[in-house]
Formats: sequence, C-alpha cells, structure tokens
Amino acid sequence: MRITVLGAGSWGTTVASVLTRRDHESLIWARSPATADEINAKHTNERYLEGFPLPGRLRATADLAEAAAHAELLVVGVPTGAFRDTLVQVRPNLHPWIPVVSLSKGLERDSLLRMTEVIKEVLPGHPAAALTGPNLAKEIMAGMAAATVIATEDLTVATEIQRVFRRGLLRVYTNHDVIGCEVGGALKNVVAIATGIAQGLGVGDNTRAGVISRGLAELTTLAVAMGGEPSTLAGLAGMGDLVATCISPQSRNRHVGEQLGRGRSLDDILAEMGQVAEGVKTVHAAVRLADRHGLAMPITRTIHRVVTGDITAEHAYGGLLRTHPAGHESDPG
Ligand SMILES: NC(=O)C1=CN([C@@H]2O[C@H](COP(=O)(O)OP(=O)(O)OC[C@H]3O[C@@H](n4cnc5c(N)ncnc54)[C@H](OP(=O)(O)O)[C@@H]3O)[C@@H](O)[C@H]2O)C=CC1
Ligand SMILES: O=C(CO)COP(=O)(O)O
Repeated sequence: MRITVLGAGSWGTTVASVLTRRDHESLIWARSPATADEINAKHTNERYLEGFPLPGRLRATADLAEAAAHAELLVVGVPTGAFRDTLVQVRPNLHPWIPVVSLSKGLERDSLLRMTEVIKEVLPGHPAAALTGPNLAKEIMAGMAAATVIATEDLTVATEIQRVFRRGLLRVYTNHDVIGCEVGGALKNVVAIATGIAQGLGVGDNTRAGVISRGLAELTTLAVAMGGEPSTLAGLAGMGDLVATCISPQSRNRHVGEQLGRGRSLDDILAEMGQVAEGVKTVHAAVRLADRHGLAMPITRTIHRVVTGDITAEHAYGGLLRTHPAGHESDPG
C-alpha cells in the first residue's frame, strides 16, 4: 500500500520505518528539505533518532503536494499545534475518502478539539483514526516489543488499519472508544510533567505513585465526562501510556517536569530540547475542558499554574494532592 507519513520527527520517522519494513511503499514528508535529503541519501534522521539506521527503501520529500498525492493511507505525525494547518495544505492533492490516522497526542488549544475531530472538520468524508498507546519511539526503533491501539468508530476501517500496521513485535489492538483513547493520550502528557517535577524535586516513589494514580483518575473523569468509556483508561491508551510516559527517562514531557523541578525556566528547557512536549500546550485546553464539565482535576490545574508562571514547581508540589477539603477524598473517584 502507498502510505504517506506527515512529519519527520521522532515518531513520524519511527512509524514510517515500521511501515516500510512491513513492505508498504512509505513516503515521509519533512518540512525541512535537509531532513528529507538526509533520509534519502544517508538513511538516517540524526536530529530526532540519533544512531538509528532507517530502512533503505524509506523515501522522503519536502514537497507536501507530492506527499499528499502519494497516499492511499495518510498518517499525520506533526505536533498538534501544526495539525490543522498541515491538513489544510494537503487537502487539494489528497485522493478522496482515504483513511487518515493521527499519531499526535494533544488537544487543539483554541477549539479544544481532539485530533480526529480536526481531521473530520478539515477532511470531511475521510475515515479518521488515532494510533495511541505506550509507544516511546526509540524503543520501537530498537526493535523492542510494544503494544499500540488503533482507535476508530468503524470496525471495518479499524481492522484494515490494524492489518496495515501489524508487524513483528508491534502488537496492534483496536478500540471503538476514540474519545477515551485520545483524551488518555493527551492528558497523560500533563501528568508526566507532574511526575517529572516530582523526580526533579527528589520526592519519594510513594509520592510519584500517588500522582500517577490520581492522574489516572483525572484522565478517566475527563474522558467519561466527554463521552468516553472508563475501561479504555484502564487499558493501553490510558494507564499503559501514562505509566510509560511517567516512568521513562525518554519522555520529553517527563523531562520538562524534571527540569522545572530543578528550578529551571520553561523557556530555557523548551529552547534547549528542540522537540515537542505536548503537555505544555494541551494543559491549557485541559483546564478549559475541566471548567466546561465542572471537574476538579487538581493535578491538571496545578500544572497549568506552573506552566503559566503563576506558581513555581516547588510550590506546586506542596499542594498537588491536597486540593480536596479533608474528609471528601475517595479513591478511586
Ligand atoms: N516520540 C514519541 O515517542 C511519540 C510521539 N507521539 C506524538 O507524536 C507527535 C509528534 O511527536 P514527535 O515526532 O515525537 O515530535 P518531534 O519533536 O520529535 O518532531 C516534530 C516534527 O514535527 C515537525 N514540525 C514542528 N512544527 C511544525 C510545523 N509548524 N509544521 C510542520 N511540521 C512541524 C518537526 O519538523 P522540523 O524538524 O522541521 O522542526 C518534526 O519533524 C506528538 O503529538 C507526540 O505527542 C506519540 C507517540 C510516541
Ligand atoms: O507518547 C509517548 C509515549 O507513548 C511519548 O511521550 P513524550 O512525548 O513525553 O516523549
């Protein structure tokens, strides 16, 4: 199958490599011509996947029209802030009705939409799906086993995409609960910033486990309020991804939190990182959704205050789990 992957960062490049090894004709779009040239000539993407050889058959282009016209299946791996604009640009050259799969984990800042909702708005008539789960790119490049979820309401589309992605040690599950899957993927990044702060401040494992568990409760509460199913958040797209992101030193969101916990400024951390940490932006939309649904979500609200500079990371940690009045705390819930 001819597959186009938009976005030649860590995850887009990894997914394009997996699909190439699965014998698909994959074409990856890089906005930087230098990155496209590097992938074509040297079969590497050193900025994002240092030290990993890419499949020789993976082709890259910096021409978005060429990338769009190639696709029988479109996979979108640009950060959520660029998601809508990128779809608008590919729209004129896209074959009608082809499925579109989002790799991106976050919420649109102004509209508060999930990425499959953005796909449906910009590309009506195209089946929309999300690929999500505990999928740290470098582990997958290293050939380590991983499980992932294809979320889409249409079982026929889900099964077809599952067949396209399934390869060797990548185990692909389907889930019809798109809301639960996308809210889990977006919100776990915010909780990873919180657990990263804990790491940076040097608190104990009991405390970090407490934040992860209460974070899971927040993912679940918001997803259910938005129409998702609680069981989704107990699975790969919820707890699975939350645990991977909160414990892995490879996570960019956890890294941001850890550096904040050490007292560094957010601007310095982001400038130095040169990669996306979606939780930093998604937290704004998450707080507005919490307000809309009348939800407490204390961890999310606290991280929002840190990101906006209202309080320091150290101050945040003092109150992170203590926002409910005594006597009103219950777990789970
Ligand atoms: N990395 C991972 O392990 C995983 C990531 N994800 C999700 O995948 C999405 C992409 O993440 P990831 O690949 O890791 O990010 P990276 O930071 O590694 O790469 C970002 C990519 O997006 C491009 N990009 C940045 N801004 C724009 C823009 N305005 N317009 C077009 N392209 C742009 C960058 O291009 P340039 O190099 O030119 O700046 C680069 O190719 C995120 O939503 C993330 O949450 C999901 C699962 C796993
Ligand atoms: O989504 C991810 C793992 O599933 C990657 O997390 P980070 O964006 O924090 O690196």
